[in-house]
Amino acid sequence: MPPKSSLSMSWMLQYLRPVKGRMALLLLLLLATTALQLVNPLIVQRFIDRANESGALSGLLTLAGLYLAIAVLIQLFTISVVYLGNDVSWRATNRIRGGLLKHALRLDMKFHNVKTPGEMIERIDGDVTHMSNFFALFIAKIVGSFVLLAGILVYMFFYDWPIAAVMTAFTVASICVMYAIRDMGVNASQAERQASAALFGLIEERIAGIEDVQANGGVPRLMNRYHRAMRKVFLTGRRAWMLRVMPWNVTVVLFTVAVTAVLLLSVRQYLNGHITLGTLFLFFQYTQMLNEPIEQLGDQMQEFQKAKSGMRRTRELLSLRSEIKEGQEEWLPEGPLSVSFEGVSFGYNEDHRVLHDVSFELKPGERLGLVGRTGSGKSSISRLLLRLYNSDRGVIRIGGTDIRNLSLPALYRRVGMVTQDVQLFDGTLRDNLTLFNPNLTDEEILRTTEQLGLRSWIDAMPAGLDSRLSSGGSSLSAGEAQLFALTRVFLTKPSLIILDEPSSRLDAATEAALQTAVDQLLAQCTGIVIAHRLSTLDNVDKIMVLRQGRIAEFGSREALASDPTSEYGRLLITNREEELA
Ligand SMILES: Nc1ncnc2c1ncn2[C@@H]1O[C@H](COP(=O)(O)OP(=O)(O)OP(=O)(O)O)[C@@H](O)[C@H]1O
Repeated sequence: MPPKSSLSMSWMLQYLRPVKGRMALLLLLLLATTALQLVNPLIVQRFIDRANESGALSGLLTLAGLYLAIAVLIQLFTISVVYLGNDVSWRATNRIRGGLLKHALRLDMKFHNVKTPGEMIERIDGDVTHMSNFFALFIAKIVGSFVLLAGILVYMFFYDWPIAAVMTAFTVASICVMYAIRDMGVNASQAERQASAALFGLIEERIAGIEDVQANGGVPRLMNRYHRAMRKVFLTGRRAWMLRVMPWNVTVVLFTVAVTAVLLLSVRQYLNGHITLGTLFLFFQYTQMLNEPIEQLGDQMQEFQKAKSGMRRTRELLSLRSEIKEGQEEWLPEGPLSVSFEGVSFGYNEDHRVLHDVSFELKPGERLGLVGRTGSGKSSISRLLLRLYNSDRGVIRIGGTDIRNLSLPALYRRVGMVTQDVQLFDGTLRDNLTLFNPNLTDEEILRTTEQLGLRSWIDAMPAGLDSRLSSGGSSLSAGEAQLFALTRVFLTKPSLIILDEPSSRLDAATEAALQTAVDQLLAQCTGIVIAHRLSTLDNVDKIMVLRQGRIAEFGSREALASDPTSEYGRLLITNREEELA
């Protein structure tokens, strides 16, 4: 948790600084509205007194007209305040949302592995939305309320100090109570946000796995978990709300006492002939008006508690640092890149190592086939190469440079990967193939797909490159998605490519087409192919067999294939590919 002082207004002000012009205008409008609010009861006071003295009708009509004009002006100003307040809040909170998303996208996989996307949405959007009212009007309303309170009290002291003293006592007591219990609901609100994030995480996770949930008859169990999470949101929400409204409840009680006292005093003054009927109305009206800024302060206090819980969670997220420290090196040699692992060990958590002292070398342009049983650590090697995780020990070099010294954009410009799970985004086929890169022309895309022998697949799509794909990949079969991913990575012209089970979901005929594409891709760069089917590895130069995170065998494919005592050779001869499955 960030230190308490860092939750101060200065953190909030950094987001308001870019909109300070609008904030100033907002404040000005609020002050003008406040001043006008003070004027109208004075007009009514004159109106009542003149009517009481049987004054001229024209004078009364002028006062009524003035009252009406001011009332309309107050409404117009109020609309402008609401508009401007929301505008300021939208701009400031969007800045926070953008900052949070950018930060979250840079956090390492160890962080993301334990957070569901639903939970992240709640943190990036939900928590910030909680702050938006606070951002919109907090400063403006607090200032406006204090000005209105001061205006009423100062005016009253000129008129009648005993009544003014009662009003002041009520105001000071209300503000003190609110200040004393201002943080009462913060922790409870934070618990509410947490429960809500967990609920969203649950919904997202289940919807993402809808096929499995339905196929396994898991809907009732899911609903059961959903209701439990929902109940937690309700209980934490109710508690947070009750604690947040406490300051408001206290002021309501104080207000009732104050109104009674002011009315009693005013009526006595009127009956003694010290004040007119209009002034009696004015006192009553100002007492009523006192309640408004105090209620405003109470409301803002509630917003403050909600916002503070959101701020804490937001600051907490922003204070997390990615384990992946970026290097400065931008340069890598032209053409295919060499790869070397020197004594690399790695575990996703401290007590379970999944790679032990892995060392091997690939020259530029060499192709490595990586085989091993499920869970032997093949994908972990590719994740380390792409710096999705840091190795615990050892050095990984690409093109002779330690990847920890490379900037991440420099690494991703030259290294491509096709995984078993292909991510599609909501957009056209073109957007998805180029990953929204407008510099790639249609000719280039079509030439590439032609070259890969995948053009017929694109032509078969209803609107060619303009065909719309939906995110989640439901608009493509698993095999199509793999062909698609291969084209996507081909377009980036990588110098090192990692193919993680590129043909695991293809039928034999499509696999043959894909093999040609893979061979073409590998002819241009260094490649690492992770495969369960040995036939996928017919054209690689080297083979590495992994067993429980250690290299069991590494050597030239031809040499290993012709050696019946080698593990790879034995697998080929007995054709026991299922051993790898
Ligand atoms: N995100 C993760 N968090 C914790 N452990 C993980 C994570 N991903 C993988 N593991 C564990 O690391 C080990 C190696 O996994 P890895 O994915 O590298 O294996 P693999 O050889 O690629 O398997 P497969 O052939 O099934 O793809 C396994 O024991 C696995 O349970």
